[in-house]
Amino acid sequence: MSAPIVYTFPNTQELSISLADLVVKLCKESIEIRDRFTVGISGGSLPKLLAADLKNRQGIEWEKWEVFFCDERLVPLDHEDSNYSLCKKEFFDHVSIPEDQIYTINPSLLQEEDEEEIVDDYEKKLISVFATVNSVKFPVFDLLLLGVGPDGHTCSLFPDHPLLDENIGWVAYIGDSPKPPPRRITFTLPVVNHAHNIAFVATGEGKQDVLKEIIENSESKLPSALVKPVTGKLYWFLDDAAATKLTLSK
Ligand SMILES: O=C1O[C@H](COP(=O)(O)O)[C@@H](O)[C@H](O)[C@H]1O
Repeated sequence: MSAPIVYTFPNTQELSISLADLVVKLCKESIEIRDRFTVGISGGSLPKLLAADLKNRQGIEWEKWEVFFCDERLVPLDHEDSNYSLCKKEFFDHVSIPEDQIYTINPSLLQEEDEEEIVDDYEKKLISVFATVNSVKFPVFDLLLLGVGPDGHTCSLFPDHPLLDENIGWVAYIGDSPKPPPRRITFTLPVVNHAHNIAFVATGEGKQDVLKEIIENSESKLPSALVKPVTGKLYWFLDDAAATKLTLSK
């Protein structure tokens, strides 16, 4: 893995502008090479920071985007805890990505309470997009946009959880998420680590300590520290409040 590229910004506005610059650049490059842009988006604070500037950019070929969710909570798509619902409000409602290229969990399966079916269904959606161009061991996203919880979790991969050892499946169910709601699905670590580009976005002083551990302790076993792209690039977008304790920022 090449060394992570860490960017820090005095405020979230400047962070969002620079993040949009990166997304636009990767989007153009991916479309030139593969005629599409495959993106995985997280929930939490990320959608707002992502969309703040990006949604106003001109000339983006939104019709070439294929969007998945790095993790999703098993709640209806219009529920306030749904990552899709949040992304729709902050981002999708303001741009013109075709609806059928935004891949959500299948809400009709929520009633069955059959988590394996929900996982299978989401994996099939990934296969439908990735199996045609990649060797299908793992999907290779052009860009994954990840958040970091104050406990070091990313996607719905939590510290010390057995799901961190999953090395075959693409999508996994977690029924005991320590952060509510407890029932979720998540990309597995190998899916994350096979991406061409991964951008972590973290802001606010509540993340200072965990970021120091993740970025500066190479032995850390926190989920976000286990994100080490096999051949891709890893970016960190931090505001000064989150980056204060990093040696890098001094
Ligand atoms: O539960 C979740 O939390 C993480 C981190 O959220 P943040 O609000 O601290 O940025 C998020 O990346 C993930 O998608 C979400 O389901």
